[in-house]
Amino acid sequence: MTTAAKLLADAEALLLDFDGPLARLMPTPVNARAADAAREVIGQLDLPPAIATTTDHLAVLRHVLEHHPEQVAEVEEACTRAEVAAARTCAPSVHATNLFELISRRRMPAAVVSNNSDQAVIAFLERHGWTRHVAVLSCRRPDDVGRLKPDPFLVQQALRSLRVDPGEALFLGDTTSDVRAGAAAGVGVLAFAKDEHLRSELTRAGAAAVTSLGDPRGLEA
Ligand SMILES: O=C(O)COP(=O)(O)O
Repeated sequence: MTTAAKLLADAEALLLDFDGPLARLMPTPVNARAADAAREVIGQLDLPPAIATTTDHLAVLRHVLEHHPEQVAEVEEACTRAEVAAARTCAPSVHATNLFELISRRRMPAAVVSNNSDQAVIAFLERHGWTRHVAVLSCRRPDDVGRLKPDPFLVQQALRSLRVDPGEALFLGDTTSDVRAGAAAGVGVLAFAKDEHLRSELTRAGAAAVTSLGDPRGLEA
């Protein structure tokens, strides 16, 4: 398999997933609180057990989009509030500084491609002084809830805005949903895995390479 270092060396543009590769946005218990905030809006609805107990606020949002579309705008707003609050305090990933140094040194066009709100991504980048490294944000806006990854929409929108071809770009993600969105848009994915189980899932999903999410040397592996 191609290594992370070679994929990065060959890439002419980078697409960066937010939660994971750049930020530790929703550690426990922040994730549970965000999911509670999303559920609070729809309190009276009868939720299936998986959605009533999930700690993934975006799973709640997807459920509402499918089953209670009349409430999706309110739930999206609650998700955005929780994400922005998290982005104001969360730690960066162990790779963020190295990635932005690489982007700056090689003057690479870069985009953040996230299912989280663009407002949360902006809050995070501004806090760390990284805004100048990111030419394009292709992140969730209220109207995009139905086109989140694994749909290729956000990846394709980033490519169009950066004016780069899929073959010139590398997408850095940490979920099978990122790998599927990249594949559907024709972009190779360098995946970050926090454990061995995820490493094999991401490999099976078709990642061009899988490296460590928690080890800063992962970019050189
Ligand atoms: O899709 C997710 O679960 C989280 O959002 P991300 O796109 O910033 O990683």
